[in-house]
Amino acid sequence: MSRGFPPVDQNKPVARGSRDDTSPQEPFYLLRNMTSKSHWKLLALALVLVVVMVWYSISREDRYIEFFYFPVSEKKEPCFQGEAERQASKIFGNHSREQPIFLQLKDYFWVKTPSAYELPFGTKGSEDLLLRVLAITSYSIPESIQSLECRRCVVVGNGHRLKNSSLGGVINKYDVVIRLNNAPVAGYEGDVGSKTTIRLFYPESAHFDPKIENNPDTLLVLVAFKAMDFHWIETILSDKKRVRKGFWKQPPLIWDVNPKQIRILNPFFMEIAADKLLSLPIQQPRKIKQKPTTGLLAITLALHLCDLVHIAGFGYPDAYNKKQTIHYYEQITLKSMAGSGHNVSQEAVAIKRMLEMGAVKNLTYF
Ligand SMILES: CC(=O)N[C@H]1[C@H]([C@H](O)[C@H](O)CO)O[C@](OP(=O)(O)OC[C@H]2O[C@@H](n3ccc(N)nc3=O)[C@H](O)[C@@H]2O)(C(=O)O)C[C@@H]1O
Ligand SMILES: CC(=O)N[C@@H]1[C@@H](O)[C@H](O[C@@H]2O[C@H](CO)[C@H](O)[C@H](O)[C@H]2O)[C@@H](CO)O[C@H]1O
Repeated sequence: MSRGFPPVDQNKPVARGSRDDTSPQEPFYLLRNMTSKSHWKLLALALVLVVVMVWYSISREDRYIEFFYFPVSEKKEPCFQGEAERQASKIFGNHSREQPIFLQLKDYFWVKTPSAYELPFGTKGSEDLLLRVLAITSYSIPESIQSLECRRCVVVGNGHRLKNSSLGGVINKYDVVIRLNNAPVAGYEGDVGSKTTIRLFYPESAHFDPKIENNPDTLLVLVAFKAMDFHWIETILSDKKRVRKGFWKQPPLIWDVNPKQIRILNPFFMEIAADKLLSLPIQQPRKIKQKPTTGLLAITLALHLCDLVHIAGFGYPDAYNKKQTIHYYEQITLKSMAGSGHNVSQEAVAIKRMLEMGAVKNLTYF
């Protein structure tokens, strides 16, 4: 018997096609032997691949590979005028486009339009304060946006998914870049870009040095949650006596901005984000506890201002990932959001829905 071949019972009946239907002398035996070896190799390779994928997805905050992501091309995406409007009408109804994006003095001066709700979903009870603020700020959409044939917008969330994304160049190519709160640009240009067309903020989230993190013509859009927020902007812009009480975090007392850059967001957008995206009750007990995040609000706004809406840096770690940092620029966890009145899992459902229907596209993963 030649070495290396297993013994074979010559008398044993062998069925055609069964495992034993070749003798060691046959070339097929060798082939199968090789095949089973390469089979194991393949299996080992697949195992290594799975381990690497799991490690990679965990290291990027998630427990599974995310799908709602589209590969970023260097070319500008084709833009179709009215496309976002068509999508928005499916989510928010047909009439939301008739609402002005920013509050206008004429609505509070000549024709006093009473709002049905108090802040943050309406302006009931804050009219006088607002009148003073609107008298010193502006409400127009800048000519640079107005004149665009098609408005390509990107909403940049503050999420950790932007870290090491190298998306800066891609983000800068959009006509309108919308940023949120005190999210920094300086030092993070490679990942988040340097252009800021619009920044949504409230007093507690205002960057202390707005000139560093914005462009000279950035629109600074105040999202008011309480009457004190109007009062704060008035004292800043008119250099009146500052009030320190009434904020959950000390806002800037000196804030070097041009009043022409300031806009006041129409609370209607907060209302429809709460109602149509999160199904939150609009009439909540006196102090509203539940509210959309500023990012979800910005997506809602973009769907009304733009023709094409892309998003980046959205998505929180799941609740088990207690140690995962949530921002691209600082080390804080989901714990910091306890008491904020946000339901991040409900928001994820709303964003997934918008991604699935093609109303928005994602530059990072979700
Ligand atoms: C402690 C606290 O109140 N944190 C809130 C902070 C904080 O006030 C500001 O950063 C200013 O310091 O602001 C919020 O949010 P924040 O400023 O963290 O993030 C802006 C928006 O980005 C989206 N985001 C962020 C992180 C992440 N991992 N995934 C995301 O999708 C969200 O849509 C988010 O709105 C806010 O205004 O919504 C919501 C946070 O709850
Ligand atoms: C009644 C009151 O001031 N509540 C504060 C919340 O508004 C605030 O949430 C924060 O309120 C902001 C508006 O001021 C934004 O909605 C932000 O997303 C949200 O996190 C939390 C922050 O930890 O502190 C409470 O005391």
